[in-house]
Amino acid sequence: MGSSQSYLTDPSKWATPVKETGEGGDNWKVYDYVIVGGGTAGCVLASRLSEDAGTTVLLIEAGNSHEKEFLTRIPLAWPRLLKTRVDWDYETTPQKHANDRVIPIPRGKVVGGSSSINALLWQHCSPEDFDEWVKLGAEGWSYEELKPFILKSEKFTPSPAHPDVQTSDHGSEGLWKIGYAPPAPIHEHILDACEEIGVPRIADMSTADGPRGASTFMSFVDGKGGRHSVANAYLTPSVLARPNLTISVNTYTEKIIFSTTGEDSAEGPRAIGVQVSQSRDGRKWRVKAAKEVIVCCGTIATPQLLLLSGLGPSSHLNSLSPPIRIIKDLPQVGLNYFDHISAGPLNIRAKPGYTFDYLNGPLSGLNAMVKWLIWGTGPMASLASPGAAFVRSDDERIPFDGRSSTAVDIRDTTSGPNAPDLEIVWFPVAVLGVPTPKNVHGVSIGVVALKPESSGSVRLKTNNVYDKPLVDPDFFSSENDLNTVVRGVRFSLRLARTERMKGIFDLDEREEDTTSGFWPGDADPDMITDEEIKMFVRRNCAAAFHPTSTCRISPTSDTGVVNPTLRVHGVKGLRICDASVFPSQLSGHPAAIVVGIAEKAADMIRRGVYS
Ligand SMILES: Cc1cc2nc3c(=O)[nH]c(=O)nc-3n(C[C@H](O)[C@H](O)[C@H](O)COP(=O)(O)OP(=O)(O)OC[C@H]3O[C@@H](n4cnc5c(N)ncnc54)[C@H](O)[C@@H]3O)c2cc1C
Repeated sequence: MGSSQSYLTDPSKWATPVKETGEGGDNWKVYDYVIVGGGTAGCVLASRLSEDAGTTVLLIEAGNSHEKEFLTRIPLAWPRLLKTRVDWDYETTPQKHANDRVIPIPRGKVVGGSSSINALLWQHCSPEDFDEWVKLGAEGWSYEELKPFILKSEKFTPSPAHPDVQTSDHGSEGLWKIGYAPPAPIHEHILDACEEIGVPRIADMSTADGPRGASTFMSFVDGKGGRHSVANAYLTPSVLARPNLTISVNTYTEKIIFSTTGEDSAEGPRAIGVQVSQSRDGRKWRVKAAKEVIVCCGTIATPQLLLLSGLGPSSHLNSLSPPIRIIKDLPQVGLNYFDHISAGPLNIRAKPGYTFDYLNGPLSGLNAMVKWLIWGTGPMASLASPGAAFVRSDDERIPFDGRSSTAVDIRDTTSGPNAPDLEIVWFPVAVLGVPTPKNVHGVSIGVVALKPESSGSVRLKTNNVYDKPLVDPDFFSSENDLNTVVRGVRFSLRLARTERMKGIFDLDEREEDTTSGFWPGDADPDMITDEEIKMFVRRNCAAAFHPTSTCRISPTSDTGVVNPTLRVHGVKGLRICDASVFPSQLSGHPAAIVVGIAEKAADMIRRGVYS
């Protein structure tokens, strides 16, 4: 643990107040690099750039220090962090293709960002995803080129329970502790059931062979059974003690400041600093960046900050009241919002003894908590989703269809022939809403479309950073995405009826109530129709919390926002580094990749790579 003194809350210690009369005076406090957003990518950059004692770095985070947020430490407790003060708690606009529902989008608002509140699932995704990035113009971002930086971040601890994992596929000298957490008893049975219906077990989903198959997730749980967020990993006490690193918390960056008033100047705009505040009407402060401003606010808040600063489509900036002064017309800012779409919790009844539902009982929950506090073991140190199957919806060896399905052709949206477009992920609890019913046991299966065609946007609602932006993923605007999910749901129903799960799952063959929390989990995959599955999906679909690409890497400003060195097109002194720069969506969980990108960015910046 570092010292809370390392996280400054009082801007007078690190910034310059804006004068009542205007724009802040000339003597702003100056740092070589001003990093905005102390999240997953921001923590890596702050740590790596400040390794050079001659370089000064300021990291500005809107949320609190992770050290003050105890619940973030408990791996199994992450769902309890949602809608609390460590969550930005965004939501979508009403989704036309999902019964006009408004769907929650959590994002971490705390040092470590979303890595401090996420589900702790760790993987490299599919190597072909990165080859797709190169095809889209992201030169230098192939798997071969990014992998050394992912490995650089890893401090992998092998597990005797997973003897087939090759240590040569992982890094051992990095800062981020990666390993295995103990799974719920039902997990191994489900892996066997996957094999029974044509999905082979694989030892490790993070190798050059890609993730296709069924496997156990690796995770970032430390030796004490606690979350090892990127903040824990990269902002160690010795890093926090560096005199050249300043970290401020509970401070919103309101806008980026430029040296020029508009794009008409010959030089073009240059980012020279940022303006911050701690409340909507509170005092404003400024800091100067001698070298660069690096924005790491994530897929939603990064385009929000760019738009607030006058970087974005001129039509949108002009439509606000009052209009925002245009610094640079960048038509792609906030577009290409891609998130993985989940069918919503598909609950399957189970017999007692296999799942974690028993923790809902007050005494068992307390016992588990005490065990975790004393020894760092027990269910609280487990993942809420111990494993998944990554599959292709066109894999003929897998029984996706049933007698009742309408055989629709699904377009191949994958990044390559060995990459998946569906994730079937299991949670060893029935997800039935609050309050959780007593004495109910089950598994909740998430069916996730990994390469959706549906994409949307982030737009400003007002020109104030304290107002959440409008986020419209436009889920299921492509019917292809819905058809892909239908296949995954039917696969899950077949999984429930495998020989392996007999006596473990407890299906109610007579269940016909389509409003029951266990519908369509009990349904027969050969009887339920595509339309019935679609009805379920529209009613229950959820974001899988992996939005990307709103400031994507692309060779020109007509197709993206940053160039392959992560510099904003046509603007000097400004880089972006977070999930918003992904050229396209990944077919897997993105946190490890965000860290790899930040490691590579730090390397480029330290080597002075500009074009
Ligand atoms: C609930 C949840 C579960 C997830 N589960 C997994 C998982 O199991 N595995 C996986 O790989 N991925 C998972 N993800 C996704 C993954 O965590 C994110 O994609 C990744 O962490 C994003 O990193 P980032 O650096 O882009 O943004 P973030 O880590 O979100 O960082 C952005 C930071 O910027 C700060 N910020 C924003 N606006 C401002 C401002 N104006 N001024 C100052 N600071 C600001 C934020 O507070 C935040 O700290 C999950 C995400 C969530 C939310």
